[in-house]
Amino acid sequence: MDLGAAPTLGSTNLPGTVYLASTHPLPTHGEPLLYNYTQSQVYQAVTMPLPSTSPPHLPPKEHDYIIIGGGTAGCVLASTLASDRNVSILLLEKGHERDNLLSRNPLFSQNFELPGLQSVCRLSEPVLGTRQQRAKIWAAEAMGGTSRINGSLWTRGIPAGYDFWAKEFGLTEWSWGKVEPFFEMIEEKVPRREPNEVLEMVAFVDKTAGAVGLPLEGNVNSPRAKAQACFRMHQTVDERGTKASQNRIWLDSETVKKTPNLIIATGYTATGLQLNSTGARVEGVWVKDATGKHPGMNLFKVKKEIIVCSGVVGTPELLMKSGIGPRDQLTPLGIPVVRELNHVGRNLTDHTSFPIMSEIPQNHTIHSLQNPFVLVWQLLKWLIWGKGLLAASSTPRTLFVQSSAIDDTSMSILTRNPDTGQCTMDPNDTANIPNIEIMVTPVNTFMEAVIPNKSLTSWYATLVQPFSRGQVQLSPSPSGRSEDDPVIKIIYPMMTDERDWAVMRKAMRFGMRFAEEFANQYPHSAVLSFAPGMDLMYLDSVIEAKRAKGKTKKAESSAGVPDITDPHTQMSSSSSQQVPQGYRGKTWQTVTDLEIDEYAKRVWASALHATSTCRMSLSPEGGVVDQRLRVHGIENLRIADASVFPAIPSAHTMAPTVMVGRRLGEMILEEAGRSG
Ligand SMILES: Cc1cc2nc3c(=O)[nH]c(=O)nc-3n(C[C@H](O)[C@H](O)[C@H](O)COP(=O)(O)OP(=O)(O)OC[C@H]3O[C@@H](n4cnc5c(N)ncnc54)[C@H](O)[C@@H]3O)c2cc1C
Repeated sequence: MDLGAAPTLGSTNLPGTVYLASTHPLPTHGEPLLYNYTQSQVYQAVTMPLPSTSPPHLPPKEHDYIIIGGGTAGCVLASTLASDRNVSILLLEKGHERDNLLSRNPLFSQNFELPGLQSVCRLSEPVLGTRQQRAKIWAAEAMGGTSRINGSLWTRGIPAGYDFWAKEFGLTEWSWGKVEPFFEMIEEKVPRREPNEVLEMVAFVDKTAGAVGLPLEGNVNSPRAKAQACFRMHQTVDERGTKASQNRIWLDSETVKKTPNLIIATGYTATGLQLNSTGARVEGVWVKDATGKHPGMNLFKVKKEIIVCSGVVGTPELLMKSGIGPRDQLTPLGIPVVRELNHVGRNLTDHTSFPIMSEIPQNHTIHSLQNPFVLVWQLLKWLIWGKGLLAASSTPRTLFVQSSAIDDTSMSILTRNPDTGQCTMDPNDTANIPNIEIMVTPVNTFMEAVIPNKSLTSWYATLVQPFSRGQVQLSPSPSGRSEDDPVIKIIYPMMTDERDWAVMRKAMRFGMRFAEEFANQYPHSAVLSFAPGMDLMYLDSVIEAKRAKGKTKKAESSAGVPDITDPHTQMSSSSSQQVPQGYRGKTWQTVTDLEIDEYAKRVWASALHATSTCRMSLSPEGGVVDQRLRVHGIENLRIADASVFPAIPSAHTMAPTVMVGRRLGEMILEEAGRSG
């Protein structure tokens, strides 16, 4: 999310780390959270010494369990397994802890392009049907993984979403009734703060929602909340205003020091799994120093199980490099096929977003931080009291909507489905699973351009049940040398299915209608400035300006980009295509499908919720892992991360991923208890 001139704060980065950890009793209800709320942010920053050592100092010991990836799911899984003091666990993580003021701040940490956040961006292959754009797939390679840089939004998704997994795929172990207790369990520990409502515009969003037929739901995670509503978002921010990334929740330094059966090794990359001769059992994992400073690889052997938690790209990558995957990809790369599993890397699904933006007064948006006085004041508020604009994520509200319940003629919500007569609000009915989300984010969300001198609020229209599917593939190194490692190729699932275009058009019209209604409710100016129907020459010029800036590193002059809300640049007719024009004043009623499509092709972006590249299925013909998250055909190899979802949830993906990690931890403990 682009906040314009985001400041660089001090950092307390620490070198590569191996933590010797101690017993981590799982919390019981009502236990105090980990943080000491009397400490200021600055005090916390200088009092977080972590025991550390760098590769290659990890002793070559055999462990009961090895977890590969200390990310969102890996942290909770390690914490759960370590509660059994009789087992030894090695957690291998490519990145580091490197906690600093930026990573602890809820707002700055989600500005993932800032340095010091250990974020990585992978580019997809050019996306067909667009103008050869590539999707940017961001993640963090760090303890806590992508929860370190995410928007801190905590959403379980409605019960019907999980019942859909059970009904559609036969995965009855993952129905709502089966997963709800695990959400309850983890939420005893995960701090969830109410959203920041300091910005005046938020109250008018609630009014606008009412005007288009959406109730306001105070608890986005209540199983009784309506399926379609305007939701107050829960954020994983603690009472001190500190971002509660998953490593801080489950594996904070104090707890880790007291857990001797858990070894956390950071700065280590897993490069391949060692399987036995039949390919039915995994014996260990090959690791190397992530920086390459210490060449060579070590094999870490496992007694019981290996659990891969390397994320939606890292997990299929590791499997395929170990010979587990589609034969037609592995054989040409010279990788011997140990276990043929065609679905490794397939079914890549993501929420794709299309920003619509209105211009509102700067002090009602996060752009107010561009004023240095406001920034300093807000920084002090956060540092001292843990409050203010910097103490929350950027999205205070979101609208979840099912497109079939949007009335075409009024663009408002129907409480009865016009075809079936069924209630559209019941959260237990799979027909009501939302397929559209409009995130209300009071800042510019168009990553491809900084819009000069504009303070914008976004209606971030997002497809949350897309039909399009992509793939994570292994392909030969671009060097062409056969001795070089193969590389990952991402085929992004951008609108390859016609049904997604129809839903997207409806989402855009609904977003425009919402923006128009907001302008009616709001006592200040709220001009729709960035939306379908706008002059594409203008749009192209701002995109080009950002690209040129990236190339030359020279500041772009705002003179090169016209003021889109200046009435002189407003175009009343399409007569002039020579001079870039501003927004053309189209409404949801007058905008054409073609205009929506052309706009969408330029502004689309990944909402960064990719899933399902090693999806769960009853048989190896349909996926990669079974209901107990065991890789089909390999008795002691499991996966726990966002890659195992059988289908993408209509929710932000962190909470479901944590649920998967916790649930697998409990399953393994339960199985060990039964057998031991
Ligand atoms: C910018 C951004 C904002 C987001 N905002 C939200 C939000 O507000 N709410 C929400 O619910 N979701 C959000 N998401 C999505 C959510 O954060 C992810 O779906 C979730 O964190 C994924 O968790 P994971 O465990 O699958 O992977 P990760 O958390 O990415 O963990 C994978 C870990 O494995 C490690 N690893 C990978 N390969 C190897 C290897 N070979 N050896 C050793 N280690 C390895 C990585 O370093 C990483 O630490 C956001 C995502 C992004 C990128």
